[in-house]
Amino acid sequence: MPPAVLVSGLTKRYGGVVALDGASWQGSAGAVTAVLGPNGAGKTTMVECCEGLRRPDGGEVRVLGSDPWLASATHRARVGVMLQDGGLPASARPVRLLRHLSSMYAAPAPLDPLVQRLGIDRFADTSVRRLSGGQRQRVALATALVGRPEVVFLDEPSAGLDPHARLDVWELVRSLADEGVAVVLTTHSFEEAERLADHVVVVADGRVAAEGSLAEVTGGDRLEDRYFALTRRSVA
Ligand SMILES: Nc1ncnc2c1ncn2[C@@H]1O[C@H](COP(=O)(O)OP(=O)(O)OP(=O)(O)O)[C@@H](O)[C@H]1O
Repeated sequence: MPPAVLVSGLTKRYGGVVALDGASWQGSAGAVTAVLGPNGAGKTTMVECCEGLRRPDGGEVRVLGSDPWLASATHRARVGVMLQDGGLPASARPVRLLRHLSSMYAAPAPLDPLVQRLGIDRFADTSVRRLSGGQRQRVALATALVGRPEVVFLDEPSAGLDPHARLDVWELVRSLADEGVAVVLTTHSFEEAERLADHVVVVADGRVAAEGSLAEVTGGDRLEDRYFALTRRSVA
């Protein structure tokens, strides 16, 4: 079976800035792939290429066997996306927004359990503009999951969450993978990667500096120590 996510020799420039310089890695169904790397390493650009939001300059990206840049609406409905800034409409109320999104899918996830699991019921009628950063983050995560996707891309899903909410998100992400979903998340948290990831991708200067299971990447060291050894020279 082809991997759920395939990135091979991916390159992307913004004018004179080389954001991706031949990155290659794979993500599997039923596994959490954590992408780590310093600010500016190219993580968001890489994930946006996988989401079909950016067109690569070179190399290959396949998600569920399709080129995401050219993918059909049917393909997009199989892929969940949580963007770093949420991208939520400011005047929307969380549960109404989720109900609306849910109605666009042929086989959406049951909404009430998702809403309760992420604690969204506690601020169901507050407009997005009045939500705290962490509350907004939870709504953004729910929007990525409402269509019952086979692959989800989560850009820093637990950034800014309090410890309880972080645990809730980790449990939810783990259960998604256990149900067979391919989860790809970016993170700056070693704890998050160590607790959650079946597969770790360390990006530095637009290239993959290491990829594999946690044990393969760390070689028995702490992830933090290995990460610093892999990325030290790439930090400006
Ligand atoms: N739209 C853009 N126009 C110009 N340069 C960009 C654009 N988006 C990203 N870049 C540059 O590309 C490089 C990679 O950025 P990217 O956002 O992919 O990194 P990242 O690893 O996600 O960083 P962070 O951890 O800060 O989110 C950086 O040098 C950034 O300044």
